[in-house]
Amino acid sequence: MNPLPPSAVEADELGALDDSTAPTTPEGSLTFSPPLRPQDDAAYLNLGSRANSPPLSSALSDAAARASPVRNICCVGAGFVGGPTAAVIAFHNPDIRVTVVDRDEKRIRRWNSRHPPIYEPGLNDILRIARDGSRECVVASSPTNCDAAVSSRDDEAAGASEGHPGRLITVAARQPNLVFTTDVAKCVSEADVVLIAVNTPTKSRGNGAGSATDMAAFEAVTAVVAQHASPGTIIVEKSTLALYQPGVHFEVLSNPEFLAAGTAVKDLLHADRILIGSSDTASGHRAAAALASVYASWIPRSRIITTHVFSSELAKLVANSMLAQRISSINSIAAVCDATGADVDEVAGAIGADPRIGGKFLRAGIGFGGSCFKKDVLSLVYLAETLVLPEVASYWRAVIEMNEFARNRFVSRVVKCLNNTLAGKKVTVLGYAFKKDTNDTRESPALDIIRALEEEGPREIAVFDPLCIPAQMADEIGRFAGPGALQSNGGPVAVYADVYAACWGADAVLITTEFDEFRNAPVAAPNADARPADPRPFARAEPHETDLLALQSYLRLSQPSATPSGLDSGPDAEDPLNRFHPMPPCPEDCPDCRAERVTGSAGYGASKEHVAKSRVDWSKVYYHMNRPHWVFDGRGVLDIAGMEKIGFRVESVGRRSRMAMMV
Ligand SMILES: NC(=O)c1ccc[n+]([C@@H]2O[C@H](COP(=O)([O-])OP(=O)(O)OC[C@H]3O[C@@H](n4cnc5c(N)ncnc54)[C@H](O)[C@@H]3O)[C@@H](O)[C@H]2O)c1
Ligand SMILES: O=c1ccn([C@@H]2O[C@H](COP(=O)(O)OP(=O)(O)O[C@H]3O[C@H](CO)[C@@H](O)[C@H](O)[C@H]3O)[C@@H](O)[C@H]2O)c(=O)[nH]1
Repeated sequence: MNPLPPSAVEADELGALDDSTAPTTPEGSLTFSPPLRPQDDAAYLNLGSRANSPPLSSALSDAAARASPVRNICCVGAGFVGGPTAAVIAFHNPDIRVTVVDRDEKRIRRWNSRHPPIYEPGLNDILRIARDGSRECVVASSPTNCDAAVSSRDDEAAGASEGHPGRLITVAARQPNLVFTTDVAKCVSEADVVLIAVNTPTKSRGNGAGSATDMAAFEAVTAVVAQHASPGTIIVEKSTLALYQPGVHFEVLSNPEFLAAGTAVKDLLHADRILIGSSDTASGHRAAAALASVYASWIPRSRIITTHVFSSELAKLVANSMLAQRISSINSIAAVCDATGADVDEVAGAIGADPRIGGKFLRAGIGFGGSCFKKDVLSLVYLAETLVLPEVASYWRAVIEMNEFARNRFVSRVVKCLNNTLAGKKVTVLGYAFKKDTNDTRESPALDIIRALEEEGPREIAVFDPLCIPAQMADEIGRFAGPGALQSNGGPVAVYADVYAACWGADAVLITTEFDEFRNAPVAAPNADARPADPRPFARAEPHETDLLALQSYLRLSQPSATPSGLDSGPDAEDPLNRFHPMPPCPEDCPDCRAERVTGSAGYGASKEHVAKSRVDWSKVYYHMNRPHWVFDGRGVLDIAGMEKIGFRVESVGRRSRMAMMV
């Protein structure tokens, strides 16, 4: 069933041509008002009234008193942003019904199954509680009560009578309040707040192709919203910078998302800021206050920043552009390091010690991937061009150019080290996701590298990723590099589910994603400090959901059955508080169960998230590789000296090694 009207479906399908997510700049030919305009468009910006208006924060606190409570949220888009964001909002607001709606039936089926469509650490726990509801359970308020912390009502009575110093707290059962569905119109019509979190990829054709935002999916949603939303509904853009002003009166807020793949749940639960942009009107302030109250269930008010809508949207673009700029900056220095013998990690460490610079996002390598950085920098470039600021545009374009340079330089180095030819050779690519701890492959540097390697005519390009499902990788490589690239069709690319099989007989191994699994440093002895602490005694008389999550993580790692790294994944180990309702089994013909059985991998199914990260045994890889045992570390995860001790020849971007001066 597709609930969208025919026109919306058509528009969606255009958007579906490019499945990366969205840049965000205005597109001149579009009929709706673009989000950012030159300053002389005073009527649009409403600058006159803003100059004399009271500070937004005080206007918002007045508005907070008048805002009606939010009861029903609809999130359109069940992707990387929509799914986890809606789950966390529902988890922390049991009185709000949160419905996530998507046109993609497969995605919705997966969200309702044991196989969520995305892997994010910690997501499963939140999903299980919000989507399925939870059982009543009893927890000990203090570690002294009983170590297992979970008790029955009988224990509770016994505890009270024995006069334990702590007490046993009954945590009430919860009703489910998170729903996944494909019925867009119904979901929108029932909502007080509609979050729009659909993909808005870079335009691939027409005016602004290659840098402007393709708003097709976003427009399709706003058409449905305009048709079905009740008057007074608050529209919230989670999609990055894509303000739409419908003909009917809806309050439109900008609430950009800052979560990163692989840490989405942590970023949502402990957001360093929530940014809400609104119009500078009484109804805008009321809407912003209503949305702020939803976040205030778990985010301290001091971290909720309210701004004007344009500032909010521009801030999101600038945040990503400046992070990308840091990576390009350090990668430019890596090239200097390779030419001089300096070590980029030493340089990064030395400059990062200056608190004005800071040490984050200075890891040199093959450059950034992912659905956001490139498109958001390009959006900024396009915006600058639209605003006739060519110097600004070329300044930011250089960030993208440097990223491409980093990737090309890496491939050139591989080819050069292999005597300028890959003919007849096997090259293994370790890591296909765009970064570690995610199965997100959008704008993955690995894919660019595979395509560039293919040009060199190798005998085989073997690909392995610890989180992505092999069949899906093969499907994607077939789509982007052409079906002829795959070994099954006579091409060189073969996808493996086993890292040793992938490296067997290789002439070179390339590390293209920074998965810890690929590190060679010895696995550190279990460090008590690194383990989650026992959150008891709780700060509050009644533990908050956050306290229960912390207790659950702590208990998982301290149960006698758990291994030192908490690897036991049995049912009780997964649910030490005994809160989860059992999940119904999948139907016999579940395609995701079948894929897991065939590949033995756990790509879909966050239920496996506590499974150990097993490190590659590099000695084993060495034994089955061809001389001279080349390893090219595109992510700086290897200890070069340790690898050289085994006998490998290692090249690492910007890091000192034997061949450093040669390329
Ligand atoms: N991925 C990230 O880490 C991230 C972080 C911050 C912000 N963002 C922004 O959030 C937005 C969404 O990104 P994402 O990564 O979640 O994208 P995504 O591609 O993972 O998910 C988008 C979902 O929207 C659905 N969709 C598209 N058109 C629809 C329609 N008309 N009706 C119903 N559903 C529809 C798609 O089927 C898809 O499931 C983008 O604008 C992106 O720039 C992404
Ligand atoms: O020092 C570094 C740090 C990161 N990367 C690479 O940069 C890319 C992006 O990494 P990261 O920013 O961690 O992941 P994203 O999920 O793309 O998150 C970014 O993009 C999101 C979407 O807009 C934002 O919400 C986040 O705040 C922002 O960090 C990945 O390929 C990383 O391997 C490096 O090469 N070197």
